[in-house]
Amino acid sequence: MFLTNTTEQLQKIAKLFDEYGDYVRFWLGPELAIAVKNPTDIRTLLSSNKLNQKGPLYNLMKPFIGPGILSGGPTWRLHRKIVTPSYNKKSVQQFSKVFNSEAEQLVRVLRNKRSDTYDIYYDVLTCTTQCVCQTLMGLSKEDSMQLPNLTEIVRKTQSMYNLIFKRMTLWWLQIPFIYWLTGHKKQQDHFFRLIDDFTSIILEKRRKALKTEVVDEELRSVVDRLIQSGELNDQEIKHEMFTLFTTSQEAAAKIAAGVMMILAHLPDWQEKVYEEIQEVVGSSPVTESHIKELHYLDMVYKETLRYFSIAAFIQRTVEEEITINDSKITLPVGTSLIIPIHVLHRDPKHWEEPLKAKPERFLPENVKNRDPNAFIPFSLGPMDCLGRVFATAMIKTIVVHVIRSVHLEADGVIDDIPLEVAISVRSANGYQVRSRVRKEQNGVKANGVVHN
Ligand code: HEM
Repeated sequence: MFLTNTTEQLQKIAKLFDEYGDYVRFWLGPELAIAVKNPTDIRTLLSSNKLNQKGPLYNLMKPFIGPGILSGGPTWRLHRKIVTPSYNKKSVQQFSKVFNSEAEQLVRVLRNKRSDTYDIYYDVLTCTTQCVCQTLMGLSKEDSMQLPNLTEIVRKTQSMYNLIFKRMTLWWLQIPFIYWLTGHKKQQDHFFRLIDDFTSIILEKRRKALKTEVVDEELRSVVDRLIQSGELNDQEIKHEMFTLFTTSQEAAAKIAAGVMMILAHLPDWQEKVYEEIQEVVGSSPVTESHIKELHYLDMVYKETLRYFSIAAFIQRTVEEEITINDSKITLPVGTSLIIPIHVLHRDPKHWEEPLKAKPERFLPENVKNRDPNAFIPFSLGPMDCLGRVFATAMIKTIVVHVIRSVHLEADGVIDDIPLEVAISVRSANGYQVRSRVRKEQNGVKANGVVHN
């Protein structure tokens, strides 16, 4: 099933569900796997404490990020507990200053673009990377600008994900000799060195700083929390540091760029979002209370999360027998459970014209008529996304700054955009837009729209 290119994989998985319904059983190598697409059962399964173990596919990430917060294992619960305070509402509010200032920097870059179409992803990625370095990693702006390897790590993350995903889906690459023979091992070792240099420098900087600095509780970075907990050795800290770095800047950049691409394709929605920003935020820095009032932006954000489901599918191992589907299906201990978030988010049972981007799906009257468990972009339960509040505040702050300063355009219609899956999902052809600086003078904006 998985032996195909990264774009076709999502279509193949979706086809399986078309043929077999909400429950699909199959063999994944030597393991019996069951994939479940029924929203009520998904909630039951992901909220259960009988499945607090990631599935075997995550083992292939462990050489890069060790056992821990993302890949699971015995240290998952403790490590997650240590870093969690950095992701709560209070801490994220404190980080807002950095989000605003880095978003302004992004706007300066976009204002200098020529009129040609370009992929906005890399500019957004630079912005989210700086935000993460100056918050979760605990670095100053100066230090994060000077980090050696930062650009290389950030640029090469996608190739690293491709490498891990290839190994997850091509069984012969799991044989060490073939992995070595094909040159993939050499590539992996190169990534290891990059990650190790990068994380060692941050660890050293923070360890030194903590000898003299007193940091406010809410501003403490995840790196500081990991060091000061005294529970992890250096290798474990470096693994978790890279996990938290790579899960955050990259996923958030894909979604922020996705929001901008959808707005570029839907001028009416861009106008609504722009008007709302003018009314609620004006030219001030973006705060949490502004974000709560930006309802149109929230609808576009949610539609982007549905359209580009970052985690196409997630996997768990059943630790204690559990029954679903009105007790008609029993999942025995050791079963590998797959939740196909991408397929769920495009199931015509819940989403009309699922291949189209339509933010109106999230109007209150439409949400009311839909099963709430049919939309789970951040997963659910004890192993859900730790960065939900952080990601939402950072992405919306960035989008507000961009949309109030530049008008975005794109060619064609958003209808079945090809996607690529390699750990996380992205638009296969990038996030292509054109931008024009907005100038509001006497009710006439630079985009030519006249307001009375
Ligand atoms: C909008 C962007 C994002 C989306 C859609 C997203 C989605 C998800 C999903 C679906 C999972 C579950 C993965 C699994 O079970 O295998 C997850 C896990 C995780 N996410 Fe996010 N994420 C986003 C951004 C972030 C950010 C910005 C951070 C950090 C600031 C973050 C940190 C994490 C961590 C640490 C986990 C592992 C949690 C655990 O297993 O205990 N994510 N994310």
